[in-house]
Amino acid sequence: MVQTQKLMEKSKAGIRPARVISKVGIIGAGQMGSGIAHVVALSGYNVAINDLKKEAFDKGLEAVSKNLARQIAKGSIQESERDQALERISYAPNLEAFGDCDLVIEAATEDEALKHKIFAALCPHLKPTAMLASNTSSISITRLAATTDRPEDFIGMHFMNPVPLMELVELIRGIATEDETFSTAKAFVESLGKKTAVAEDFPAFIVNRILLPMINEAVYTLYEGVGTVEAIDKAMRLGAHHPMGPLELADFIGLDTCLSVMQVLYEGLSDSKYRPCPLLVKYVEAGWLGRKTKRGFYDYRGEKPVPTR
Ligand SMILES: CC(=O)CC(=O)SCCNC(=O)CCNC(=O)[C@H](O)C(C)(C)COP(=O)(O)OP(=O)(O)OC[C@H]1O[C@@H](n2cnc3c(N)ncnc32)[C@H](O)[C@@H]1OP(=O)(O)O
Ligand SMILES: NC(=O)C1=CN([C@@H]2O[C@H](COP(=O)(O)OP(=O)(O)OC[C@H]3O[C@@H](n4cnc5c(N)ncnc54)[C@H](OP(=O)(O)O)[C@@H]3O)[C@@H](O)[C@H]2O)C=CC1
Repeated sequence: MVQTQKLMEKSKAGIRPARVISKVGIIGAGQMGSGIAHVVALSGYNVAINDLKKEAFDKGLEAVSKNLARQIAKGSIQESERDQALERISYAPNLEAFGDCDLVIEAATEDEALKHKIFAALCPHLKPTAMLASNTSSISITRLAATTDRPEDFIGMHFMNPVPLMELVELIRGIATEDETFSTAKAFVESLGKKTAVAEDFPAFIVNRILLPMINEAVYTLYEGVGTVEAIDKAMRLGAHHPMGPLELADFIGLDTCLSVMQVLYEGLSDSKYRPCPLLVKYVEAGWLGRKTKRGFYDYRGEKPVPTR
């Protein structure tokens, strides 16, 4: 806390040190954490990833390796770039390992209490100049920042799935986020070859304020018997030119994440139009979370995905 005190004095005196990002920490090695590690390592940064279990890190690294191979096959990167990127990714066995990080990006499960716990445990190990970011899909950046010892250095850095392919990163300032934090975050994201859109800190920001109610409506369409899983996805793929049908996309995102975002919208905006569809709740309660558990609206355990109802 003393170190942070010094930083606060510097900041008050208006001599906020400009920050250089060279070592990045990521918390959560799931589909987003590993996807973020992929693009950050490929862009030349050293990356340390922490997860609850080393197996999760190993699984994430395997996914990164597979997706780098896809990019080699497409000719978008060289083998040497793949090798260098993989060398830059290391496992952080605990949060102490983030002591030399210039930026730590939290990409753990979409659960506010969990994220608060993570930041409370993380901050004492960080250097005074370290920045914090959350990849949250929907949760208040202001509230997450307030649980840390550095709300001025905290920002929402919302990558899109799959991270190596999606160009956009939403940047969301909490009420306390300082200009220098925002400009450093924007420069960092652009150094990854991404484009930014700035959202105000309101529930689910821009992308998920629009996308998740559409996905929830697709689940209602299924729940009320308006169409089958296949008809709903086919209708939106061929009728609205979506690259994936909404139910296939929900399985891709993760039904737990979809439900969490709808709950944030419902509670945050107090409007019944955001109530999560009971069928979505049921799938999550069954542990059918989509691709990551091999079963959601589709069953992924066979050759081809098969609708589960
Ligand atoms: C929930 C939140 O908080 C916010 C969000 O992220 S919302 C979700 C936003 N994401 C979307 O809407 C995704 C919509 N879907 C898509 O864009 C596409 O279906 C997709 C890019 C995911 C897959 O594309 P596709 O053509 O259907 O499948 P596929 O052929 O497997 O992949 C297309 C190309 O991308 C590559 N690719 C796919 N996934 C990849 C990955 N994760 N990493 C690297 N390359 C990948 C493939 O190698 C393939 O390359 P070629 O065609 O050149 O060989
Ligand atoms: N899925 C998507 O399309 C998108 C998701 N996001 C956001 O990104 C974040 C991560 O989502 P996603 O990658 O899909 O989720 P996943 O479930 O794929 O990955 C979350 C990872 O975090 C791990 N984890 C849980 N608690 C801790 C902890 N205390 N310390 C370290 N790791 C922990 C989980 O481990 P375990 O499984 O063992 O609990 C899991 O490996 C969420 O906030 C989500 O809203 C943002 C954009 C898109």
